[in-house]
Amino acid sequence: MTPLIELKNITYQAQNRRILDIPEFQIQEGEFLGIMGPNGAGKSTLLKLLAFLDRPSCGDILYQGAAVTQGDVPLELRRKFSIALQQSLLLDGTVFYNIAIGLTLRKVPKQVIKEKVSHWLELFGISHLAKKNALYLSGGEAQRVNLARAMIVEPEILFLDEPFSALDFPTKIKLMEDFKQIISETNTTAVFVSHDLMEVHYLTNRLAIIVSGEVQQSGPTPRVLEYPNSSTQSFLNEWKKFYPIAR
Ligand SMILES: Nc1ncnc2c1ncn2[C@@H]1O[C@H](COP(=O)(O)OP(=O)(O)OP(=O)(O)O)[C@@H](O)[C@H]1O
Repeated sequence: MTPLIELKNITYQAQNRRILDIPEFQIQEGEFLGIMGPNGAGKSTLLKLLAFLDRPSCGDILYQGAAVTQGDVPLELRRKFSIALQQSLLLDGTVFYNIAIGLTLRKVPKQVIKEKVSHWLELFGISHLAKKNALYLSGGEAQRVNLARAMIVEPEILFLDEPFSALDFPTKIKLMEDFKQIISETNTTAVFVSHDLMEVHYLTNRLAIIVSGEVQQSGPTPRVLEYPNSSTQSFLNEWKKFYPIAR
């Protein structure tokens, strides 16, 4: 099957330093891909390249088998993707307004927007917040709005960079449960950068471990966690001291 996104012989350099060196990497339709690695390993940079938010120094990025390397990335391509970050970056306006924004920009008719926003408010359990100003939400509520805003445009790929990391444990667990169900029911392809093995173990079905700008191991999440290789074991074994599910 042709991958949705494929990287070929990618390097990314900044300030005369090689930050990423990735001969080959793919995102397949329907997968929930986790990306883990130590601080500064290059995870967020990789996510930005995969989402066409930044361009590599060398190499090709293919979308559905066709290279997208030259010039500006077309708006139609950008609009196939959504991204949710650790900070929800909500705008000064109601929750309804914030969730609707992607559809408003796409000039979707008002009645359709109303119906879709109601649907996503309900799925994320935040219908009661619709009229509240988004700047006055709790961290958990704000992240629900952030994810609903990302999902309402039905992205071909949802990119997530640490969306749960600032939440307290019970808030995180409840949101991850709801989120996992939504992703599964909508069959959304997702790429998830996280520092937290528990989150990655719970949510993802494939895992890539990146160390010093190189993908050192990738494969089905349980397998990578159970059988780290010589390049990933020091990183994963530290985690496994505190998270015994992944022995
Ligand atoms: N545009 C840039 N200019 C200079 N250095 C950069 C640039 N982009 C990334 N870097 C550096 O590249 C390295 C990888 O950064 P990146 O944010 O991708 O790592 P990360 O794995 O996401 O880190 P963390 O887990 O700490 O968030 C870091 O040392 C960062 O300082």
